[in-house]
Amino acid sequence: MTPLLALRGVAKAYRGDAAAFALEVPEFDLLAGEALALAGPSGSGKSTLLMMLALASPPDDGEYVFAGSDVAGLWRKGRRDALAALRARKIGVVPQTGGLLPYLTVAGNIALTQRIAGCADPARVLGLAEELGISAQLRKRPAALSVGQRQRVAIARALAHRPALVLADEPTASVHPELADAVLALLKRECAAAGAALLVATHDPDRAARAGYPVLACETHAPGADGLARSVFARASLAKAA
Ligand SMILES: Nc1ncnc2c1ncn2[C@@H]1O[C@H](COP(=O)(O)OP(=O)(O)OP(=O)(O)O)[C@@H](O)[C@H]1O
Repeated sequence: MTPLLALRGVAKAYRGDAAAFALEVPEFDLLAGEALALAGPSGSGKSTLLMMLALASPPDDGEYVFAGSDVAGLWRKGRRDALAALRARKIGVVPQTGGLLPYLTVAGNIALTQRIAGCADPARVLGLAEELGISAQLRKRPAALSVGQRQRVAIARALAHRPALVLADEPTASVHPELADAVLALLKRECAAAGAALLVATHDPDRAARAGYPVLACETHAPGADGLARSVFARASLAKAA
């Protein structure tokens, strides 16, 4: 089966005044509809990897194929228009703190990804709101919602345009610990129902495992002679795993 996304020999480094850091992804595949938690301590490069997968930042090196598109090639050719279109159609993002637009209603926030992707579908907005238990909130503004409700709106927004991939960076960071397990389980259930692959970055692998996620822990290496701290995210290719 062709993976939804496949990275080979991907590298990205930050070398500035601050502590230098390098992310390495020798190989990493994710199938359509698959869910996975990416675990690592603070500063281990989880957000850096998710930003690359969200097509928001380029790899320095290596190959990245997503949904049949040569993402690394598009970056090399400076095709930001094509990257933006791919992202709008195929990717949903659940940020740490919801990231809702305060001047839009809940319904408007959920429909935002559909507007950007050019695929308005009001029935899907209503359906997702019902699934996620926020139907009664649709006309309200985000400020009038609890943090847990806002996170459910963010999940609905990430799924409204039927993306192939949902990326969530510490989606439980701002919710009460009692709610965190529920948010992770809900995210997994909704992505499975929508047939979307899901990657969740977390510093809490036990919580992710409790919510039923397979967990990929990164390897971290202290700075070597070159002064670079390194993190490695590796997941055997499907061909080898089979
Ligand atoms: N734009 C940047 N410029 C320079 N260094 C950066 C930049 N973004 C991240 N870093 C550094 O890269 C490393 C990895 O950061 P990243 O945010 O990817 O880690 P993380 O695992 O997501 O951390 P956290 O769990 O705290 O969010 C850190 O050392 C960070 O300081």
